[in-house]
Amino acid sequence: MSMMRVFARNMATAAKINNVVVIGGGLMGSGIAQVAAATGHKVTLVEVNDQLVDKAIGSIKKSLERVAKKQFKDDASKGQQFMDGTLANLKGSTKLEDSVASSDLVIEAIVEKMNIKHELFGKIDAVAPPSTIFASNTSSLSIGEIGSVTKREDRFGGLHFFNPVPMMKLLEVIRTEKTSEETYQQLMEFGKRMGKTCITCKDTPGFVVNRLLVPYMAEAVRLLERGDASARDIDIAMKLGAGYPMGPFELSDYVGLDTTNNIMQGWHEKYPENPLFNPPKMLQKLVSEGKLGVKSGEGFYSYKK
Ligand SMILES: C[C@H](O)CC(=O)SCCNC(=O)CCNC(=O)[C@H](O)C(C)(C)COP(=O)(O)OP(=O)(O)OC[C@H]1O[C@@H](n2cnc3c(N)ncnc32)[C@H](O)[C@@H]1OP(=O)(O)O
Ligand SMILES: NC(=O)c1ccc[n+]([C@@H]2O[C@H](COP(=O)([O-])OP(=O)(O)OC[C@H]3O[C@@H](n4cnc5c(N)ncnc54)[C@H](O)[C@@H]3O)[C@@H](O)[C@H]2O)c1
Repeated sequence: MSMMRVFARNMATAAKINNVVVIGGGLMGSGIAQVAAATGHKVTLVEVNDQLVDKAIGSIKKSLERVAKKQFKDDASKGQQFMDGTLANLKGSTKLEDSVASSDLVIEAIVEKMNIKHELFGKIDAVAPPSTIFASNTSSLSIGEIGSVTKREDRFGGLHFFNPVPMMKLLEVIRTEKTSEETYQQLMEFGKRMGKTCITCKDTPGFVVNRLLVPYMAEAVRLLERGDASARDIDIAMKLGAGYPMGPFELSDYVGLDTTNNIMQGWHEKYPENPLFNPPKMLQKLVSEGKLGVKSGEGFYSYKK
């Protein structure tokens, strides 16, 4: 590569992140797109069909109303300005390749399955500009393994947000052995611009929060399976006895039982010797019955109106 081209590439990657593409508009992708747009980035939210694009934008509007009501409670017109400004920064799309073609940063928030993430990143690596940084919001998979299908492992990292993204202040920034210092700095800078407090973790199962939280959630299911206490009482116990905002069953339903189960299954397959990673049978059964928690209307609890 000529000196000029090296220089041009460095200049390109040193530029501030403005154009952000979020792939997947479910629980997490819609929240990430919302906060990125609210903090001044130009955001494209990519979903698989128009219906899901509309659903994602609809849920962003509802969440924005809640944020505006709180942040601008004494000034409705400022609240409206905030909502209009955020929505003006945001567009939905089903055209993956076109969307990533002018991106500075792509954040993937699709289903927690390695093969599906590989297929996606393989596809977009071929069309995104060389300077574009790729990040995954995976809860539990190895960032290095996800990025291994691309030719930009130095421009690949983890941005692990928490649900609900507009409310949760933490962002875990994951650097693999191949993530460049510059990419890492850009991801940290982007996280700060999103208004998050960033921590750094190595590319290890569950990073910090999920490595502690997911085995705790699974242990709560085992407590229930043994009949030691009811789900309701376990939730009350952890809220009033340990100060958690939600009990483990409320939280599992909130995160999504499919996501929680995928995390446990993946870790169990990779680390079968670790009993902490054994997926509880009750969790698998609920998922096989389509009971995925709040998003499907039923999980450990019923949310049907
Ligand atoms: C598995 C993954 O990889 C990692 C994860 O994400 S693990 C999950 C991490 N998340 C958690 O642990 C969440 C734990 N729960 C909580 O912190 C709180 O219960 C909560 C913030 C979700 C909701 O708070 P809570 O007091 O229980 O309910 P509620 O009164 O409805 O909401 C509190 C405020 O949050 C706001 N809020 C909640 N969800 C919101 C959303 N999606 N968008 C905007 N605002 C929201 C509400 O408007 C409300 O505002 P107010 O204070 O002005 O009334
Ligand atoms: N749920 C949580 O609390 C949470 C928290 C942090 C991280 N995560 C991680 O974030 C990711 C997404 O989780 P979620 O809870 O938002 O899932 P979700 O099921 O709510 O949403 C996933 C969305 O991705 C879309 N999608 C799937 N394949 C796609 C593709 N090829 N192109 C575009 N869109 C596609 C689906 O249509 C769906 O709407 C997962 O990796 C998960 O582990 C989840």
